[in-house]
Amino acid sequence: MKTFDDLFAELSQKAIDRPVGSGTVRELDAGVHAIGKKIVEEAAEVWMAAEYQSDTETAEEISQLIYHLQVLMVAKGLSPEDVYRHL
Ligand SMILES: N=c1c2ncn([C@@H]3O[C@H](COP(=O)(O)OP(=O)(O)OP(=O)(O)O)[C@@H](O)[C@H]3O)c2ncn1[C@@H]1O[C@H](COP(=O)(O)O)[C@@H](O)[C@H]1O
Repeated sequence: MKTFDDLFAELSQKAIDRPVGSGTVRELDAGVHAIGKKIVEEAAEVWMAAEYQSDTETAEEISQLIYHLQVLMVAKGLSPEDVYRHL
C-alpha cells in the first residue's frame, strides 16, 4: 500500500524524469493556477462524498485531494517536512 511519502517521492521523480503520458507532468506544466482549481474541485468532491456517498467513495475522493495537494507541493518546491512542521 502506498503512503503519503511514497506518493510524494514518486511525483517528485516524475517531475525530474518527465515520462511521456504522465498526468502529473501535464498538471505541473499547467501551472499553480490550474492545480489550485483542481484542489478546490477535489475538495468539493470530498465534501459531497462525505455527505451523500459511501465511506469507500469518500476515501477515494480524499486520496485524489491528497494527490493534487502533492502536485502543488512539487510545483512550489515544498517538501513533506515543510508541511509536517506545522502539524
Ligand atoms: N493518485 C493519483 C491520482 N489521484 C487523482 N489523480 C488525477 O486526478 C483526476 C481526478 O479524477 P476525477 O474523476 O475527479 O476528475 P476528472 O475531472 O474525471 O479528471 P480530469 O478530466 O480532470 O483529468 C484523475 O483523472 C487523475 O488524473 C491522480 N493521478 C495520479 N495518481 C498517482 O500518481 C502517480 C503518478 O501518476 P502519473 O503522473 O499519471 O504517471 C501514480 O502512482 C498514480 O497512481
